[in-house]
Amino acid sequence: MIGTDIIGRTVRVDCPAKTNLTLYVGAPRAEWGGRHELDTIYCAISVCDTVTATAKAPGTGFSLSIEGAHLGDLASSGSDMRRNHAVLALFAIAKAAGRDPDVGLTITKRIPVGAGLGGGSADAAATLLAVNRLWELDWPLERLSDIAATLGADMPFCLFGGYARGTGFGERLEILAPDGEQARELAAQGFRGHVLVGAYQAQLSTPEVYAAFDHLGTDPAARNHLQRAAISLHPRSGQAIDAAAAAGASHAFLSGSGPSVVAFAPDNPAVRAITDVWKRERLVDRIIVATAPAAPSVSVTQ
Ligand SMILES: C[C@](O)(CO)[C@H](O)COP(=O)(O)OP(=O)(O)OC[C@H]1O[C@@H](n2ccc(N)nc2=O)[C@H](O)[C@@H]1O
Ligand SMILES: Nc1ncnc2c1ncn2[C@@H]1O[C@H](COP(=O)(O)OP(=O)(O)OP(=O)(O)O)[C@@H](O)[C@H]1O
Repeated sequence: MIGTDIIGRTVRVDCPAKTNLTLYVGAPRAEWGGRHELDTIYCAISVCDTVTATAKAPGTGFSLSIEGAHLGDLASSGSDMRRNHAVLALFAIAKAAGRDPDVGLTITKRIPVGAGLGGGSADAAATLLAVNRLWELDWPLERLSDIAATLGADMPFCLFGGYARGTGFGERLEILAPDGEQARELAAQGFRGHVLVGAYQAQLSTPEVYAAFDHLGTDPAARNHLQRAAISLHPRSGQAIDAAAAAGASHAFLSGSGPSVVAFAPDNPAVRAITDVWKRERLVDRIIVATAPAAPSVSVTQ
C-alpha cells in the first residue's frame, strides 16, 4: 500500500485490453528465446485497467497496490509484486532515465487476468505512459515502445491502442491510421463497434498454449492459429465461439492465447442474442460489454 512518503502529483492512465483480429503463428526462433514468428492484427477493446503513478520521496522506492473484483492468480499470496508487469515497466523506464523508481503505483484491474486479453501488458504500457508524464520525460511513443519490447511481445501495441499490424515476435508495429484504408476495411468487415467478451474464472498460460500449438498445429482456416490449441486446453471457449456465431456475431473467436472469447456484434439484437445464449447455456462465466477500437488515455489528477 502507498504510505505517507507520497509527494507531488498523480498521473492516471486508462489502458485498454487487446485482442488479435488475425493471429498467424510461424516457427519458433532461437534468437527470440524460442518465441514464434507472428503476423497479427491487434485491436484494442474498451475494457480498461487504470494505473495511477504518484511521486514518492527520494530513496523510498516503489509501492504497488492492486484492486479489483477478479484478480485471478494476482490475488494469491505467492504473487510476487516485483514480478508484476507494471513494476517491471517502472524499473525499465527508471533505468533508461537514470532515476530511482520512487513511484507509488496503483492498479485497478478490470481486464481479466491470464485471459488472452493482454492485461499485464496493458498495465506495463500504462505505467510507461504514466511515468513518462510524471517525470516530464516527454519521450515519444516510439522510444517507450523500444523499452516495452524488452518486456513482452504485446506491450508495444498497448501503448498505442487502435489497430496495428504486429510482426517479428509481435513487437514490430505498423500502426493503422484511424481514417486510413486498412482501418476502414476492418470496420467494413465488422471489426468495430459492439464487442462482447466472454470471460472465465480459469486462466491459460501463454507458454503452455504455444507449446500445445507446437504439438497440435493449427486449423489453417482459423483467423487465430492458437485457437485449436487453446480450445484443446479449455473446450468451453470453443462452444462459446460456435454459439456466438450462430446467434448473429459478425466475428467470434478466441482472444490471443485465450481462454476469453471475443464476439463482434453488428447491432443491439445480436448483442442480446449472444448474451442470452452464453448465459442460458452457461458457456462463459462472465460477460463484459465493450466497444472497439479503443485507445489509452493519460490525465494528471492532482
Ligand atoms: C498470444 C499473444 O498475446 C498474441 O498477441 C502474444 O503472442 C503473447 O504476448 P505476451 O504475453 O506479451 O508474450 P511474452 O510475454 O513476450 O512471452 C510469453 C511467452 O509466450 C510465448 N510466445 C510469445 C510470443 C511469441 N511471439 N511467441 C511465443 O512463443 C513464449 O513461450 C513466451 O515465453
Ligand atoms: N499487472 C498484471 N496484470 C495481469 N497479470 C499480471 C500482471 N503482472 C504479472 N501478471 C502475471 O502474468 C500472467 C499473464 O497475465 P495476463 O493477464 O497478462 O495474461 P494474458 O492476457 O493471457 O497475456 P497475453 O495475452 O499477453 O499472453 C498471469 O499469470 C499474471 O499473474
